[in-house]
Amino acid sequence: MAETNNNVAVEVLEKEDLAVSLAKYVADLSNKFTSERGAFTVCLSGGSLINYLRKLLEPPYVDTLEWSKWHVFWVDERVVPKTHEDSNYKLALDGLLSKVPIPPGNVYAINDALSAEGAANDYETCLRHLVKNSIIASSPANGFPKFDLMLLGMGPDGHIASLFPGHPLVEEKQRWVTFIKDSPKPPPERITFTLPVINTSAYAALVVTGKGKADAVHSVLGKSQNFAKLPVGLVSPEGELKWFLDKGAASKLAA
Ligand SMILES: O=C1O[C@H](COP(=O)(O)O)[C@@H](O)[C@H](O)[C@H]1O
Repeated sequence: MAETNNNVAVEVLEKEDLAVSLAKYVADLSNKFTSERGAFTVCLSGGSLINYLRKLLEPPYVDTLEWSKWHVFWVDERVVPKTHEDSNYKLALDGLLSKVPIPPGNVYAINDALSAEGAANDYETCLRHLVKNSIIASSPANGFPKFDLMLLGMGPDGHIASLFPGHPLVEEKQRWVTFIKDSPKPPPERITFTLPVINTSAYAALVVTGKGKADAVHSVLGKSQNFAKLPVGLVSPEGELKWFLDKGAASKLAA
């Protein structure tokens, strides 16, 4: 099932087909941005997303994408060593990045020697430098970095990145990168992009699977009045938003 409305597209697929469709979507955007601007800035989340990117490691994509022009960032990261099982960097390195020829200098991990606050400040400084050098585009409308693609997951509570329902960080309007020391989902210390950065992106994809997420999906796409309470309901990129759902996550939406 596929629907498109006001720059929001929703695709509901079996899990295997979802991985196929997601790989084509990412590959098409990689081709578009590498030919248009000579770089592709893509932001990864942690969690289940990485496994759904696995088809990028297969032909034709693995051999044809311009991996050397990719610049990889994290929408959010746990403040743990890069070798720790909870690290979103390690998850992506093991599942994707170590298997494709992206130059190591184009992979922007957090500085894991710093505190949460220090790591957030350091990451924001890095982004500002890359905007200045035009590696990352910038929005003429608000001056925020305009990433080519944000790849987002969603927790069963409707959190995206490390922006949790009811947490004051959801309201942050000035910072590009901020930190949390009391995340309701472990580990407690994380850094995260703010909503204005997420919403300035050219393209954003929400990759959401499993029945446990059906209520949160319904509260946003089922057009109930509760969506504004969930961070995921506030995702509204300058460009296009596409939801990739499996049948479990879509199970409470009308057929
Ligand atoms: O803690 C996190 O959770 C979300 C959702 O993860 P999932 O495993 O339920 O898909 C993830 O998007 C975020 O990056 C991560 O830090």
